Amino acid sequence: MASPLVSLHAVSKTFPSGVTALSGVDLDVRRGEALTLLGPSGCGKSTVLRLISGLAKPSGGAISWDDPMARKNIGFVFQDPTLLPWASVFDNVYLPLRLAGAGRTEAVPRIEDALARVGLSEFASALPRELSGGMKMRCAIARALVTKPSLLLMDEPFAALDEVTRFKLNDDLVTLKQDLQATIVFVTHSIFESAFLSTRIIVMSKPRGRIVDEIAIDPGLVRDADFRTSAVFSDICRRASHALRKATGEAA
Ligand SMILES: Nc1ncnc2c1ncn2[C@@H]1O[C@H](COP(=O)(O)OP(=O)(O)OP(=O)(O)O)[C@@H](O)[C@H]1O
Repeated sequence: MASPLVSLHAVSKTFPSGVTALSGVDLDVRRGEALTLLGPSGCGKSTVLRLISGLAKPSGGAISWDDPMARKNIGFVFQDPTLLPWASVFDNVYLPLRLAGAGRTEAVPRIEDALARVGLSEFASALPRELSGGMKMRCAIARALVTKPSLLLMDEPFAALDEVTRFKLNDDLVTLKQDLQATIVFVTHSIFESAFLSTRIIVMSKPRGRIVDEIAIDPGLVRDADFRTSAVFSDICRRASHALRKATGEAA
C-alpha cells in the first residue's frame, strides 16, 4: 500500500454559525491514488477538500503532510470553472505561474503542455465565452495542472455538464492521472463517476462527516469503455449504491 501524502487525524470543523461539518474524521490520502468522497449533500465533502487545501483551518485535530513541500503545490478544480472572462485560455492557464512569479517566456512550454493534455491547444487564444461548458472545465483543469501539483483536489467538477461531455471528461481524467501519476481527491454525488474514476471510494454520512464505508478498487483495472459495461464495474456501483443508501438512511 502506498504511503500517505496527507493525513487527517481526528479532524473537526465547526463554523462560526455553530454548524459542525466534521467531527473526529480520520483519513489518509495515499500517494498516487484517485480517492473519491461520496455522500449526501451537506455531509462535509467540500469541507474536507477545503481543509486539505488550507483554504480553511480545522477547529480540532490535525492535518499532517508526509512532505511539507507538497502542501505548497495543490491544484484545485471547482464545479464552476471560475475563468477570468477577459483573459484568453492561454492567460487563464498562465495565471498560477504568473502569481508564483514565473515570466511569460519561461512559462510557455508548461502552458502549452497543460493545454495539449486537455485537448485545448487549438484554443489558446480563445476567450472563455467562446468555449463550451466542457471546454471551460478543460481550461480549469489545465490551470490546475500547469504547476504540476502534488495533489489535485476536484470538487464536483463535472456536475454541471451533460452526460456525454461528463463521460468524455471522465475518460480524459483517467488518462491524465495515468500520464502524470497524479494523486487526486475527487468529490462527486455520482456513483457511476466514483466507480469509474476511483482507486478508493470513501462514503461519508451526516451528521459531522462520518466515514461509513470504504470501497477499495483494483488500481490495475483498465478504465475504458468496456469497463463501464463490465461485471466488475456493476459490482462496484452496487456496493457504492448500497453504502450511499445506508449513509443517506442514517442521515434521514
Ligand atoms: N462557510 C460555512 N459556514 C457555515 N456553514 C458551512 C460553511 N460551509 C459549509 N457549511 C455547512 O457545513 C456542512 C457541510 O458542508 P459541505 O459543503 O462540506 O458539504 P458537502 O457534502 O460538500 O455538500 P454538497 O454535496 O451539497 O456540496 C453543511 O451543513 C453546510 O451547510
